[in-house]
Amino acid sequence: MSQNQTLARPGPPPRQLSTTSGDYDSSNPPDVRKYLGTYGLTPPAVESFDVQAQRCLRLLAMKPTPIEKFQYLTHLRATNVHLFYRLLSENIKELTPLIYTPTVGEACVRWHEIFTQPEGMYLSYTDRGHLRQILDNWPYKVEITVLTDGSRILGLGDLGVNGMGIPVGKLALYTACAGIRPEATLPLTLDLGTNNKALREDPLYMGARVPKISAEEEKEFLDELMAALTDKWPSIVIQFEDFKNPFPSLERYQNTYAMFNDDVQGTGAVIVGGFINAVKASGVPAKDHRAIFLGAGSAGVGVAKQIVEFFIKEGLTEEEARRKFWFVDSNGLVTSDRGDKLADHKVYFARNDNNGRQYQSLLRLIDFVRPTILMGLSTIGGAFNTDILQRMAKLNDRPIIFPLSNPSSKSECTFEEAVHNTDGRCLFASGSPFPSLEYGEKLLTPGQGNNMYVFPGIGLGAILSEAVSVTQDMIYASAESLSTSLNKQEVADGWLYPDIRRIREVSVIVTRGVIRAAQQNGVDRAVKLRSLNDEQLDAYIKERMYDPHQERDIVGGEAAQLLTSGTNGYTNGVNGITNGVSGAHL
Ligand SMILES: NC(=O)c1ccc[n+]([C@@H]2O[C@H](COP(=O)([O-])OP(=O)(O)OC[C@H]3O[C@@H](n4cnc5c(N)ncnc54)[C@H](O)[C@@H]3O)[C@@H](O)[C@H]2O)c1
Ligand SMILES: O=C(O)C[C@H](O)C(=O)O
Ligand SMILES: [Mg+2]
Repeated sequence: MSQNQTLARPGPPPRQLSTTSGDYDSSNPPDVRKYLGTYGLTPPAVESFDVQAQRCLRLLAMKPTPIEKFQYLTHLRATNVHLFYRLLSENIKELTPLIYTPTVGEACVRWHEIFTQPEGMYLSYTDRGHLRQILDNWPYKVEITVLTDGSRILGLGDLGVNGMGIPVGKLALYTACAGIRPEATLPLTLDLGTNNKALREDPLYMGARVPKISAEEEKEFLDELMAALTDKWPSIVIQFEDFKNPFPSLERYQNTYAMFNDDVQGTGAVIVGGFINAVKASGVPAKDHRAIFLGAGSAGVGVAKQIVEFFIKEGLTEEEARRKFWFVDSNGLVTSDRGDKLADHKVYFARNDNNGRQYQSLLRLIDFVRPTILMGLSTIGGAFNTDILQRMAKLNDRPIIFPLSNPSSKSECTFEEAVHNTDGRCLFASGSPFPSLEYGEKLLTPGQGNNMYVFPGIGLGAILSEAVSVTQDMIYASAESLSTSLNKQEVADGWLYPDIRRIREVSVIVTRGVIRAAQQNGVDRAVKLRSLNDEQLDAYIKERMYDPHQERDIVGGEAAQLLTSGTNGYTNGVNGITNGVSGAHL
């Protein structure tokens, strides 16, 4: 097939931010509608955003299942992007579980059935050699992309191109939490085959019906892709997400591109952020902690490596810090004499003090180690059963229990189980949300150690500092900044993480920490930011954040001029109004 045939574009480019004048027109007064030639195309009422938001919430309430709510919100984002983000930012606690974990998990499993419109880009293995040209089909200037090969979607396994829900969901959070403009985000899914046989055989599946390509083939493909992305958008920040084996690409690209892997690094940072507060609340000094990790994959090892860094900052040697971890994977305790070949990333934490005993039972290992900390990153829902939780409560005044597997069905225990089996004494954070719980006289609120506390700030910090790479210090700074972001009330209530409703404020603090670390490491190109003090830097960050409340609900640059010069009461700036592809707003 010739190059032209490969790249032939049958219709208009995919539009992540498809908007129609009709949706925006709802709040335009009649004179503007007449000017735009849209008069008569929408109902006569001129509606404020608030009225439109009320209707959206009612519509949402009418949808009986989470997946139908997810579909409605997808439709809203595609047809009225500012209204969607206004709704999301005003209802972040309630809506995040619908656009992200846990609902996004179900959406990815069923993506081939529920798909109605493209959002983001797909690049296939058969496109290699042409990746740079294909990127030209994307109509917007991109500042950040989230890319996945779909090979490990949450704890749900290999979902191939169905994994697109994850980049779309994470980038929506980049916009809602850190104010990265929606049109500057690119959800990207790599169609590199899938080992999910049922999907390959499903007539509705939309990716290549071949097994996953080899690691070597993937490496070559990613080499081409990284070069193509940075050639097209030289300051782009690239977030890798939900790869089955994320370590090779992280090692290969982290010093040469502005990239990070959220499952390894973002997870590590967010857990350390809450962990710092849990250690304080536990009353046990850092040097006396011992941690069992159920699950020794990318997330588990990513978390432990960053806790090692924290322990070192608390005065331990690296060797002392490393020895505080006992990992369990599907073959039992990770030891150097287990008899199987350990994956490279596990070797650092392999135990050699097990006296030849290969613990298969978590309970027995708990008796042996007497841990203060139990982390779950195993994808095994319910693995922290009653016996295990009660044993942790017997060993500790304030056991630290973090069941982090996603979505909720894979969580190693629920908040309720953890509270009831530890007499309400546990210090708890999960990956997916759980409701608050009345226990005795108290209302207990679970921590949600979700990456959304850090990745938006890591991304925005890298964008604003124009970082040439995302250093480990920048990642660690996001954790430390997060741990300082709780207000007095949250600290008094014993929370490990700040209220998610304050996420935009938290993201400013995280972004500032990330920018400062970039400056200290000398990887920042935006050197003018170095002279700003913290207050000035915060003001700069806030000013650069997209705020859907400030967006004009009109279409087209000419109309913007009319409105700013006219007397119709529209006096805001014209932030973000340009004539995009096909006259689309944004
Ligand atoms: N902050 C968060 O909420 C967050 C962030 C990242 C990942 N996660 C979740 O963590 C989980 C793991 O992610 P990952 O990237 O490490 O996946 P992974 O596939 O790399 O690792 C899973 C690990 O669990 C182990 N495991 C499987 N079955 C087991 C069993 N029966 N007993 C003990 N161990 C077992 C595997 O051997 C492997 O070491 C996923 O559910 C993911 O959604 C949560
Ligand atoms: O963002 C999260 O917290 C989810 C995480 O990336 C995951 O893979 O489970
Ligand atoms: Mg992930």
